[in-house]
Amino acid sequence: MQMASSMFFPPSCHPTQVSIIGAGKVGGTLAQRIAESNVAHVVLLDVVEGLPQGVALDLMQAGSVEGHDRKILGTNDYADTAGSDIVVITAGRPRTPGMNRNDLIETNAPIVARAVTNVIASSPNAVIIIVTNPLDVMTYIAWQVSQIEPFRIMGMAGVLDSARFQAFIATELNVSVVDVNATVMGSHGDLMVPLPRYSTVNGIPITELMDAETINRLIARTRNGGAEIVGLLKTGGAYYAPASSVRTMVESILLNRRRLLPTSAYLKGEYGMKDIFLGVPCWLGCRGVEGVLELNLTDNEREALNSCAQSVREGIEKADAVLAATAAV
Ligand SMILES: NC(=O)c1ccc[n+]([C@@H]2O[C@H](COP(=O)([O-])OP(=O)(O)OC[C@H]3O[C@@H](n4cnc5c(N)ncnc54)[C@H](O)[C@@H]3O)[C@@H](O)[C@H]2O)c1
Ligand SMILES: O=C(O)C[C@H](O)C(=O)O
Repeated sequence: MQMASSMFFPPSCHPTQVSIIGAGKVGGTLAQRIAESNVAHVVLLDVVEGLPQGVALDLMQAGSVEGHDRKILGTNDYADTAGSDIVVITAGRPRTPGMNRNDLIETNAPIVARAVTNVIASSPNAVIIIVTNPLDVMTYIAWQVSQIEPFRIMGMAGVLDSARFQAFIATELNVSVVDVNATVMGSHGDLMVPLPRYSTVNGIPITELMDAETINRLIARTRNGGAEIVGLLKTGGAYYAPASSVRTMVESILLNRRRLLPTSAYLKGEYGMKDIFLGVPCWLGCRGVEGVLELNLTDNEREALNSCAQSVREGIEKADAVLAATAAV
């Protein structure tokens, strides 16, 4: 039998591959989400011997039941990640009750710096998505170390924070979450900026559907969304919604969907800021961050965004000092 060929889709054997560094809760769940979406082969890497191999084998065996045919490789060797289209960094420690995300800088900055150096050496053209906390600081460090074009590197947080805001709005109004759209900008921390004016139920702003006191309660819960789960789980943080959020970004890039998603992106003057990664609405396509949408903000919203930037800059200073001290040893 002869296979028909198409002018539009010439034969290609490039196997789309996503590598995930860190095979813990977020990394393992993300591997499952990507494989089960059937969008890419997955390489899962961790420093712990046996962990990525065990998770990968388990996920491979689920393939026939779930009806996907993606390959999943578990490894401790960066050579196996070579040629990745996207690399997601989840390596590093999660916080435990009583910690804030910036308390992770000392531990996670060297881990992220090393991981990104290794990743770029084997996949020089990859788009990189950072997940490790504190998110906006780690994304900046990853960019500094990698020296790649800033549009190829980004952090995941806004999709997750917006998903939380959406879930709380839907629950409060007793409506389907499918009809709810919400926007959260800024840093992934207590200062994040949920935007009720740009949050809707099927196009109707939530300011028409709830009083200010209710909206403020939902905003406070969104800002505390990660800590609420850390407080319940005790040994780490959320991973199902974070993995779903990264998968959404991965799909938009791999399939060149150009979805408008809140993303920690490098700013070159947008929102009056330069040389910083901060959560803003971005179009994600095959090149990575293909554009930043500049929303009209009120004075209060702009001030809140500036406070986020100030806190991220302080984190970057601390991380730089940690890395300088590590290099000096
Ligand atoms: N951006 C977000 O919205 C978001 C959401 C959830 C979690 N996080 C962050 O993601 C990170 C991972 O969270 P988790 O729950 O998966 O933690 P986890 O402890 O379950 O997994 C982390 C994994 O990283 C591995 N690791 C450590 N050092 C490594 C290195 N040098 N190279 C490769 N792997 C290494 C560990 O062995 C472990 O398996 C944490 O920093 C957490 O705070 C961020
Ligand atoms: O809260 C955390 O530490 C993990 C993550 O950033 C989250 O928001 O779930």
